[in-house]
Amino acid sequence: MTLRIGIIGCGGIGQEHARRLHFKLGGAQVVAINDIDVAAATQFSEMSGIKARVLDSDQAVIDAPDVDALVVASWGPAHEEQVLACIKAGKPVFCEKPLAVTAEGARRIVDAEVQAGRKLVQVGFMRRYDAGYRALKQTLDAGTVGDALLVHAAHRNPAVPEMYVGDMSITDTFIHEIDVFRWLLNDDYVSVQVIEGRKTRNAHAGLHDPITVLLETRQGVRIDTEIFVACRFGYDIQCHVVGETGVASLPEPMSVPLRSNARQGTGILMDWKLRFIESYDVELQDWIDATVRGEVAGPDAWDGYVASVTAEACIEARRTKQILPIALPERPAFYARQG
Ligand SMILES: NC(=O)c1ccc[n+]([C@@H]2O[C@H](COP(=O)([O-])OP(=O)(O)OC[C@H]3O[C@@H](n4cnc5c(N)ncnc54)[C@H](O)[C@@H]3O)[C@@H](O)[C@H]2O)c1
Ligand SMILES: O[C@H]1[C@H](O)[C@@H](O)[C@H](O)[C@@H](O)[C@H]1O
Repeated sequence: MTLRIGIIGCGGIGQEHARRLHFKLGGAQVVAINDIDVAAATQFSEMSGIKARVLDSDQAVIDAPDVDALVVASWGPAHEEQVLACIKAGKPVFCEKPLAVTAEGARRIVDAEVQAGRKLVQVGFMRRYDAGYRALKQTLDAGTVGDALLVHAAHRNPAVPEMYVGDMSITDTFIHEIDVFRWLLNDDYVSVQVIEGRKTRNAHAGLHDPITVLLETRQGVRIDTEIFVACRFGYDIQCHVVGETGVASLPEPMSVPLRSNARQGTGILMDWKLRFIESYDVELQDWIDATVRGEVAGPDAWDGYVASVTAEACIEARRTKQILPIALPERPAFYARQG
C-alpha cells in the first residue's frame, strides 16, 4: 500500500521531508500540500518535481479524501490546532517538534487523542533514530557501564539567525536533549536549574549564550548540558554517560582522520541537517511503515507533552534563578509503551 501524504508547512524542513517522503523513502507519495504562503508552496511543488495539489488551507489538506496521513512542519505556534484537526479527522499525523508551544496545548492534544481512543500522533524527535544514540542506548540497556549516575552533554550550533531569541535555546534547541535523555535513561525528570554564565560576544543582542541546564531524574541521575548556539566552530553534539563502572559516549559522526600539513585531526560538521540526515530518513520510513500497520511506533503525544512541561519548567527556572521541581503526572495507561 502507498501511504498518501499531505504536508502542512513547506519551509525548510517541510520541503526536506516532502522530498524524502516522495522520492527517497519507500511506500509514500505526497499528494497535497499547504503553506500560508500559497505562492511559495506552489513554486515548491513545481520546482521539486513533486507536483502535488496545492490547497489553500491546512484544513483542506486534512479533509482531502485522498490524504491518508499528515506531516505538520509549519511554525510551532500553529502545530496544536493543526494536530487537533488531524485527530478530529481520525488521520495519523507526524508533527515536527514542538508538539505545541505550551504544556497546556500539548495536554489538549493528549486528551483529544485519548478521547479518540486511538494513537495517531508522532512527534519529530529524530535523535531516537540516530545510529549513534541507538548504539549508546543499547550499551546502557545492556548494563555495560552499570547504572547511569551522571550525564555530561553539549548542544553546540555554529550560529543562529537574528529571529532566534530569548528562550529558544530551550524551546527550539534543548528540547531535543529533553526528549533524548529520558529515552536513553528510561527515566523522567524531577528538577531543573538553568545557569547563565559569561555571555559570548558572538551572540546577538536578544540572546544570552551559552547557558547550562542541570536536570535531575527520578532515579537521581544528574545531567548537565551546555547549550551554546553561537559557538562558531561547528555543529557539535556531545553526550557522555558516566555509569558505576565506566563511561559510555555518543559516537562522533564518521570523518576520515587526517595527518596533513603538520597536523592530525578529523572534521567537524557545520550543519544540523547533515548531522541528522540519516536519522530523518530512518524516522520517516519507520513512521510510514508503522502508519500503514495502524500503529505509532516512535515518540508519541505523551513524549511531546513531557517535553513541553519540562521546557516550561526550564524557562521558569531560568527566570527565577531557582532550582525548580518538574511536576509530571503519571503516564496514562493509554501511553504505556515507551517509543
Ligand atoms: N526535528 C528537527 O530537527 C527540526 C529541524 C528544523 C525544524 N524543526 C521544526 O520544524 C518546524 C518548521 O521549521 P522550519 O525550520 O522548516 O521553519 P520555516 O520557517 O523554514 O518553515 C515554516 C513554514 O511553515 C509555514 N507556516 C507558518 N504557519 C503556517 C500555518 N498556520 N499553516 C501552514 N503553513 C504555515 C511558513 O510559511 C513556512 O513556510 C518548527 O516547528 C521547527 O522547530 C525541527
Ligand atoms: O531547529 C533546529 C534543529 O532542531 C537543530 O537540531 C538544533 O540543533 C537547532 O538548535 C534548532 O534551531
